Amino acid sequence: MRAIFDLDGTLVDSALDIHAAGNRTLAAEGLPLVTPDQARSFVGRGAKVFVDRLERAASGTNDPARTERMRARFAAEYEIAHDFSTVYPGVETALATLKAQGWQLGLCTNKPLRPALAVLAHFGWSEMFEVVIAGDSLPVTKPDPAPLLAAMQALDDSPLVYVGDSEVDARTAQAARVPFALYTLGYRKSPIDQIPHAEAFDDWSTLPAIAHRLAR
Ligand SMILES: O=C(O)COP(=O)(O)O
Ligand SMILES: [Mg+2]
Repeated sequence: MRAIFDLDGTLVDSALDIHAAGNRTLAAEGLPLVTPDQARSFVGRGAKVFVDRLERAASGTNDPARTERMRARFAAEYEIAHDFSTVYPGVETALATLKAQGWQLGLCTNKPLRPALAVLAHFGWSEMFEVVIAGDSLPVTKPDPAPLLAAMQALDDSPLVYVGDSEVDARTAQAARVPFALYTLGYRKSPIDQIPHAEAFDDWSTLPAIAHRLAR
């Protein structure tokens, strides 16, 4: 059995670190800072889109030379930003339970690979996932199904479920024809009933049973 997970807003609440890295990037350009809620609403389509949205919110526009500088700056800040990130309650037990039951675990995130691996190392999870497909692993990102399909193909062929927190994850799973479990306490922007999902959950202790029900 295969369970593939999104990272930000699903396993780890990283919005405050993304916010801090974003504001350090804005400050370096002398731009006004954004609130944590604004920063959280920019997460989901990867670092490039995050910086585009950040710059537009702070300055009203994207200036190509400045955007390039901000992307480079944000990438450096992002990789070392762990101080405020927390694992959602029950995640570690749920992952350990699935692993003990013989599930293969994978990660499919729009976060770029370097910060994604840095977060995994920070939480002692470097060996947790048999495959990590990140936002810059392929030329396309979620909601294109290719990253999820690549994660699936790196694992043995067996029943599968994808677990994520966002509209982007739901569309990715639909496009890849994979059953989707929606974690409702992450960074979604729409009401739960407007996000296509096979099951929704707000308590990670329920995830192993959900994964068993959904995997196909
Ligand atoms: O970094 C992002 O924009 C989103 O990351 P996620 O795909 O792990 O939610
Ligand atoms: Mg997410």
